Amino acid sequence: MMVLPRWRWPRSIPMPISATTTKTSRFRAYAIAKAARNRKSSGALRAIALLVAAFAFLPGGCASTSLAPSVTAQQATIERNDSRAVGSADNAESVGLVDAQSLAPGLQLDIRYAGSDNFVGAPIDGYHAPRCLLLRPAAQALARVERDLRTQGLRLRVFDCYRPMRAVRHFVRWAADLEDQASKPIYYPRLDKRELLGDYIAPTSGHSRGATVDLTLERCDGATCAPLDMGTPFDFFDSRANTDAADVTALQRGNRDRLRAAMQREGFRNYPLEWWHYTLQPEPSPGRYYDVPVR
Ligand SMILES: C[C@@H](N)C(=O)N[C@H](C)C(=O)O
Ligand SMILES: [Zn+2]
Repeated sequence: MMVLPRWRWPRSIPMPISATTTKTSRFRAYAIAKAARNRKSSGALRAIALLVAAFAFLPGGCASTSLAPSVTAQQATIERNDSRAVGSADNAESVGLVDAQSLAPGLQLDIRYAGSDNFVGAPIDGYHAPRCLLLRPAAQALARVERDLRTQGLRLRVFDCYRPMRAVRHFVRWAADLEDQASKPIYYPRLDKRELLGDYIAPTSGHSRGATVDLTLERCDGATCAPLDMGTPFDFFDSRANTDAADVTALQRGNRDRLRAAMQREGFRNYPLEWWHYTLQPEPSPGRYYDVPVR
């Protein structure tokens, strides 16, 4: 039976002020709580911030039920976004996407959605080759990160780059199929599948704008490379994957910080719920979603 998962407000659509939703409110609350923790704020301010954060992290978030539009609205969102995609182009280069590995030959590619080693358990629509395509400014910035890390004996292992919109639709279909729980033990053991869409899998993903990348660090000794321990694998949908999660070891924290520092130096910003997800700021093409296949 296909059941649509709980609807969440898409990041691409401005949200009415009164409409606090799981995604945005959690994100803001997270930032507020973190800022309060880092700053030497007064006890009262800190208590308020932590209360806001705790409320936002309650299952179901704040006002999502009163907002919850129908399935048709979710479909409309997807279609509206489709109309912003770059028309009939089916050639990535013609829309300005470049092969990041051609600028940074040292990038290690482990493009999970081009094969079956991912949470869906099958190759994802739109991925016909294991390539890392990005808009040129993002690819250039990633190449600078890679050069910088190489001097420290480290390499970047890339899991995903530009993601065609048809791939995102494949994820949404997978998320709606609640009978398929095959990957739960490995990818979301502590979450209900209905919780994934929104926080951990975006129904309208920044990856489709061509300046977002999922990646990790690895240390190489000659030709042998081993990924650094980040506390969770890639695409482990769980609060332990939140970049500043408290329940990781000092070593894992250090590795996450090292990746974040290297990426930030070249203008990439981390998504706090996933230690592996980075977007170049400012985005080269912030309002544009692409749907050309990766070939
Ligand atoms: C699915 C995961 N790799 C990811 O990229 N998640 C973010 C939220 C996204 O889908 O944009
Ligand atoms: Zn990502």
